[in-house]
Amino acid sequence: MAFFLSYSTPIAHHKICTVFSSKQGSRHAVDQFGSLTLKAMPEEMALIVTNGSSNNKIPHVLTMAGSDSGAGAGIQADLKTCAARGVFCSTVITAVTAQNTLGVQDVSILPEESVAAQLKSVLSDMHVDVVKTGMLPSTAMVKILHDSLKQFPVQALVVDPVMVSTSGHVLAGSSILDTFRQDLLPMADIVTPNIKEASVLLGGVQLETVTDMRSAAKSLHDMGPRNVLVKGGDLPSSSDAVDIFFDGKDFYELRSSRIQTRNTHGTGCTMASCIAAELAKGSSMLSAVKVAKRYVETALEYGKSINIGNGPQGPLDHMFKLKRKNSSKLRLFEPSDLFLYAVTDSGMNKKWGHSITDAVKAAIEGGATIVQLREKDAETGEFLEAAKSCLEICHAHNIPLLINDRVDIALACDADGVHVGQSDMPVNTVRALLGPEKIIGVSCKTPEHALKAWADGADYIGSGGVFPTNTKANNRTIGLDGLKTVCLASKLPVVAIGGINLSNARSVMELGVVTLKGVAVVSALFDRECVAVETRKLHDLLTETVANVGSAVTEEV
Ligand SMILES: Nc1ncnc2c1ncn2[C@@H]1O[C@H](COP(=O)(O)OP(=O)(O)OP(=O)(O)O)[C@@H](O)[C@H]1O
Ligand SMILES: Cc1ncc(CO)c(N)n1
Ligand SMILES: [Mg+2]
Repeated sequence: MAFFLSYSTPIAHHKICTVFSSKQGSRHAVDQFGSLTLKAMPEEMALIVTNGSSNNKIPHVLTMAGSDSGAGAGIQADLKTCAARGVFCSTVITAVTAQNTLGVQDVSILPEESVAAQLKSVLSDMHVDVVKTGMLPSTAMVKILHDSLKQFPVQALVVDPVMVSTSGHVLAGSSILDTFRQDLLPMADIVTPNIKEASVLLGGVQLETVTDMRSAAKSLHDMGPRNVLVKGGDLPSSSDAVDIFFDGKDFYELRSSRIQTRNTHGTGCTMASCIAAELAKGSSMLSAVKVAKRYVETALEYGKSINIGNGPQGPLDHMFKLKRKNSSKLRLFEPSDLFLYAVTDSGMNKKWGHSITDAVKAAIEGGATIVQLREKDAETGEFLEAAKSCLEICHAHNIPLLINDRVDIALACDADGVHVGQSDMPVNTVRALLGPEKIIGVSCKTPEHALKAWADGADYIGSGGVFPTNTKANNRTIGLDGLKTVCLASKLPVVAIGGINLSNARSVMELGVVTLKGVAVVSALFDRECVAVETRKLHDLLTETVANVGSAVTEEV
């Protein structure tokens, strides 16, 4: 959230033309005389006139950086990081580099007019919260940045002083060093050099220990940035990844264990854009830095064994949230999965001395085609452990495992989906949490329920109770007629549920409506001593009935 005000009263020795204030009270003013320094404002001067936020506003980071063809660093890292952090990212490209896992093969610097035009296009039209800079290969580009920010002030400027690639290639020549020191650093709300960059900026001092990093942070702070983060990814002989954050008053040592991987190309750009993204969302500087460190660490961990390219340094993988743990094993939904739908019940398993995993194993052995864990009384921790074990069993047999109600458990164990009732979490919310590929089923008693489930993005509906049942208290029975009405109205495949057993399953499947794909059962399978035998009997009966009814239940919806 940002607040803006145009102002023209002399404050201290400067005539202020633009004032800016963020939610955290970070305030800057740009003086009218073109000094490159952004001055801190007294709190009381940060008058709030316009609230720059609106309901539909998305936090916005503008990155001004070089393109990395290998896509671990540069503009590509910034775009992916912001996307992963839920922040909009616009781009001003300063150079196009040819890079891969072997190193940098070519650098083409873009004409300054093009860079100025890009900045103007974005800043004059879009509301940018935070600007983040990476590769700035010419002094003119620093001047362009300064002038643009003077005209279009933003909440914060994050400067990643990119100078040398890890492979040793110079991305910003030594001629620019003075401009970085004198002009760029004083504009920055935070500057994020790695060890080599900190050393070069300080005229070549050796940085070998955490103590050296602290003094470097202090000396860099003296050059004008409001905060300094000296990154220790490349600190020799450190088993931890240690960064030093200095806000001008206190030092913070941010430590995480070093992840053993070759895929570290882009950690620096990613760190800086994640800081920018968190600032744009409204974080304080220290929290933004901490979140960014955790994000980089997690991305390194998830992407540590990815194999891209043949060179020594592979790219960081930013989108770990999109990664499926077992993408090759992802179980997409088929309507035929509903054929014999086994729903567990902890009370029944207890009564017969079955563990939940044994019960699930037995149901699968007997021919269950999908399993739902319905553990109304289980403690969360216990439920999660059971769900993990059942998922292993189900996946070993290529059978989907759904969780009743508990979206949190489904997310935690990466189950194939969730089944919800009419008074549980709404289907569209469940879909937003689980993503497009998970299976969502919803209990429906009426055609209206069925149509809503379809409109909300469910994959199937369960309809019942068809017959009276003890498993669910106060549950209205809809009968075979009610089931038929729902099936005829439904655009989604239907599984019948409620009091279905060996003696009445035939009458259900004989309804012969194309949308009716199978039966869901609890007691008929689990309130029995030998779950596998009972499941097999029901499976055979269903197979026989369906063969007699004809193609009706095998036709796709
Ligand atoms: N192997 C690792 N394990 C855990 N954290 C790491 C590792 N390597 C780097 N980091 C962390 O990543 C962040 C970026 O730091 P680093 O020193 O790698 O930046 P950089 O050299 O600018 O990156 P780049 O490779 O993009 O140039 C820091 O928080 C650092 O501690
Ligand atoms: C384009 C670009 N920016 C930054 C870095 C630093 O990682 C890089 N290697 N390439
Ligand atoms: Mg590095």
